[in-house]
Amino acid sequence: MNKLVQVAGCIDAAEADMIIGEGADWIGFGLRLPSGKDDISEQDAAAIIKGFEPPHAGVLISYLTDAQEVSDFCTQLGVVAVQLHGDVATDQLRLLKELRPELFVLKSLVVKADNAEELLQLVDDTHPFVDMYITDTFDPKTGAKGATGLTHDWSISAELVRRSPKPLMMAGGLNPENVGDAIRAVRPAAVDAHTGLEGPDGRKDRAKVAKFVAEARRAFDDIG
Ligand SMILES: O=C(O)c1ccccc1NCC(=O)[C@H](O)[C@H](O)COP(=O)(O)O
Repeated sequence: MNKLVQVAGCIDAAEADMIIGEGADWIGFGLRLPSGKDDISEQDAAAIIKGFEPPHAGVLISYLTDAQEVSDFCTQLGVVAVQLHGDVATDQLRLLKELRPELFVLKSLVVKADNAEELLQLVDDTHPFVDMYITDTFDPKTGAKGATGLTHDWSISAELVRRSPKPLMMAGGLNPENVGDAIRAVRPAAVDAHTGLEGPDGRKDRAKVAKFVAEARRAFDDIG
């Protein structure tokens, strides 16, 4: 799983078609979010996900922390990959792998001002049960752990890439203008963006998605 480009926060089928048409690989659907304000219904997300064919896939972005609940929700949606954004205990990650060995599990590493050591330890503890990590940026003003549109210290992401035995997807404030520099600096296996690809109406902007994908592909080619 390398040189993967993910776009998160899909709102509807037309947006999914546009994102795939512009060359992204995976699309993330944030569901049962802590805000209680999902952008799409579970039924509509499941219908879109059903239509994806490899190499394209729908990814459940979830703050659930119970392995059985995560597994049941993945079955309901028909996803092959889940991005766990909450504080999931290591024993629940282990249990999820036992319950669903075929499910591709991404675990978030939410970068704060002072938690690099904690994240490195999390990688050491959880990597046998995780298929890929995803960095993200904490917003101290709101307490949000995702979709903040904020970048973080890329030297921490780079350290996580070096330490992790599993591949890492880089996210947190990425956009068409900075994704190339981010890939060259951090050398991740994959990238993801959400708010940096939106237009003023809160929907994904075709030109931004196209440029994000093109810049990411160019930078992945550069780093080999
Ligand atoms: O975390 C959320 O609230 C969220 C909601 C809807 C879609 C995705 C969400 N977060 C996880 C992601 O994969 C985001 O793409 C990631 O946080 C990066 O977001 P951004 O900094 O806005 O590019």
